[in-house]
Amino acid sequence: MVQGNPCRWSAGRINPSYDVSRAHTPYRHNVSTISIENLTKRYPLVTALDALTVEVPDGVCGLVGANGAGKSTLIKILLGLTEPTAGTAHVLGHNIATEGERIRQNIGYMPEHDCLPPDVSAAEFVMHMARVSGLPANAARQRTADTLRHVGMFEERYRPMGGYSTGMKQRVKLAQALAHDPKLVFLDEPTNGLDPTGRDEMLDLIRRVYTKFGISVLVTSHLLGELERTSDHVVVIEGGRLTRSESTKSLTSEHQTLIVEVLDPAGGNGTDTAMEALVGADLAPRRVDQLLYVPVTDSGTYDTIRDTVAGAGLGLVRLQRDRHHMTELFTQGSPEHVS
Ligand SMILES: Nc1ncnc2c1ncn2[C@@H]1O[C@H](COP(=O)(O)OP(=O)(O)OP(=O)(O)O)[C@@H](O)[C@H]1O
Repeated sequence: MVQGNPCRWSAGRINPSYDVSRAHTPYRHNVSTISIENLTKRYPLVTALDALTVEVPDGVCGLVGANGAGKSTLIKILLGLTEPTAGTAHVLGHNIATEGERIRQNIGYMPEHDCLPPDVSAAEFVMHMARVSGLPANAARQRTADTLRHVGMFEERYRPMGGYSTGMKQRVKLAQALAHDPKLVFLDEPTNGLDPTGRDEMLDLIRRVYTKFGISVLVTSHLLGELERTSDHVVVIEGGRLTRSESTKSLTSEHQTLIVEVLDPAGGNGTDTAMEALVGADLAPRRVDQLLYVPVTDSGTYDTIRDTVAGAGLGLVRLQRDRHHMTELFTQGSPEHVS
C-alpha cells in the first residue's frame, strides 16, 4: 500500500529540484476529484443522503451543511466505511463499490471526533499511521517530521498527546491525514472546538495543503462563512439533498449590491430624500445609517442611481460595489452587508 513517491514530501523542503508537478497546481474547475450520482443512504429512522448528485472539482472544496445534513455520512461512504443504499460515486476516478482499496491508498482522512491515544506522542502516532499506510521506515520518519513541521507541531512532537490542547490535537489529526502524501484529503469539521485565532490558523493550513503540496481537499463545516477564503468551490447540502454547488467566486459575486452615499448641498437629510427618489425610480434601496444599499437589477442600475440622485438635487459622495459574503446568501431575511 505504498502511496506515490515516498520521498516527494520531504524533497519539497530540502531539494531545490523538487518535483513541482503537483505543488502549486493551478485550480482547474473542469477536473472532477469526486463524482457522485444519485447517492442515497437510508438509516431505519432517517434518510441521511437523498439521491445526491454532484461533481467535486480539483482544489479545496467546502462541504457545508447544518448538523445532521449528511456531511459525515457522505465522507464515510466515499471512504468505504459504510455502504450507500443506492447510487454510485467515483473518487479520483475509482468506483467506491469496486475499487475501495485503490481509493484508500490515495486519500487521507481527518475524522471529526477526538481519536488520539493520550499516552502516545504525536511523532509516534503520525509515524505509526505512515507505516500502516505502507511507507518504509525511513520515508515514514522523514514524512512524519515534515508533516508535523507543516502543521506547527514539530517542537511539541515528543510530548504525550493527552496533554495537548484541542488546537494541537486538531493539528496532529491533520498531520496524520497528510503523512502518506495522499492526492486528496477528507477533513471532517477540522475547526471544531477552536477559538477564532486557532480557526484562522487551521483554515490557512488547509489552504496551503493544496497550494503548497497540490493535495486536493474536501473540508466539511456547518459554518459557511469560514470556508469562504479557504475554498475554491462550495457544495451545500441540506437534509441529504444538494442545495448548491458553485465556485466560491461566483457565489460571492452574484446578487451585486451598490453602496450609495449622498450629500444634500442645502443641508437637509439627503439620505431620506435619496431613498424616496430611488424607490420612485423602481429600485429597492435598503438603508443602514447614512448609507443606502441598492440591489443591481441590470447594467443600467449605475446610471439610474446617478441620474436619480442628481435629479433630486443631491451630491453623490459614494457609489461603490458592495462585497458579498457567503453567509449572507444563505441567511433568512435581509442580509447584513459588510463592506
Ligand atoms: N449510524 C447511524 N445510524 C442511524 N442514523 C444515523 C447514523 N449516522 C448518521 N445518522 C443520521 O443521519 C443524519 C445525517 O448525519 P451526519 O452525521 O451525516 O450529518 P452531519 O452533516 O455530518 O452532521 P454533524 O456535523 O452533526 O455530524 C442525521 O440525522 C444522523 O442522526
